[in-house]
Amino acid sequence: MNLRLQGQLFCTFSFFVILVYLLGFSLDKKVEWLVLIALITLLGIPHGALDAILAKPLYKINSPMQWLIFLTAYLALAAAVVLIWWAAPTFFLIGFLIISAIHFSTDIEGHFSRIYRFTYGSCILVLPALLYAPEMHILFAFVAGEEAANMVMAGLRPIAIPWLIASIFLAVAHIRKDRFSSVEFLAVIAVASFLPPLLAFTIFFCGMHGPRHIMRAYRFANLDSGTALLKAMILPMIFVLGAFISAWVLFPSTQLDGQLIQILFVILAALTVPHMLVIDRLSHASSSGY
Ligand SMILES: CC1=C(/C=C/C(C)=C/C=C/C(C)=C/C=O)C(C)(C)CCC1
Ligand SMILES: [Fe+2]
Repeated sequence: MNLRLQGQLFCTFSFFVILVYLLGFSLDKKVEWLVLIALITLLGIPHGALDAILAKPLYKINSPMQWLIFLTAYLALAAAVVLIWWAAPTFFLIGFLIISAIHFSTDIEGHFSRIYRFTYGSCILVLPALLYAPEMHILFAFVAGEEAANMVMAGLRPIAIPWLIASIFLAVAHIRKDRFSSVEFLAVIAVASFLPPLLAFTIFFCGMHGPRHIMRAYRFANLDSGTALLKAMILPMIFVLGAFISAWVLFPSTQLDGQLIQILFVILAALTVPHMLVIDRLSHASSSGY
């Protein structure tokens, strides 16, 4: 499969889900959230599990000692993010959204300006504030507390409409240059505008960001089979699942969905910082295909 086909599948699936949703099909909110949390954990997070095989050629890791240094640095960065979440949740949430938008902007194939990429990468984080501000507020409050949620929503609400207009404008303006990217951009805009925040994020993360990253990593690391890919991913995945379950057992809460959403996104944010550094280095390595 190539990236273009994956993009087309993503667009088709997105429009299908939007249609089903607009026709009135919906689950109980709590059930919906639990299903989406499971999907993000099982289908989305694993793309980060490839960081180890990407890092090997990038940082020229050859000995066990070098692996130990890489792993320690990776986990120390992740731990630092958890500390920031604990000490300064508002700063954490704003920082998480900004670096995520930058990270997602690498999904687009081809040469586009930074503004185009950043607008694309931020759509999924900004546009749900158009129709789903109250739900977004609840989710942010689960992750980083009421005060952080208030601040972030106060920032997102007024920019949502201009953001939508700018996004549509940029997508349409580039249609001649690359119609595949433009249609993908429009699909992300539609998903982010019409669907509730967590559903929109899940479709984007599991249908666009994760698969695209896995396919590029597969190419870059010269893996020759699906088995080699799974082998490379299994250990880090067990580790993340272990961290998730430990956090869940160690910090009991009466509100299952809120607690799971908090653990999921704090772990995601923590892993995103070292993950981004690996991907950023990769995108600067010539001929990496990123
Ligand atoms: C917290 C939260 C959101 C933001 C999620 C982010 C910012 C995820 C970033 C993930 C990354 C960067 C993964 C890397 O591969 C939403 C979906 C807007 C609304 C619901 C609550
Ligand atoms: Fe990623």
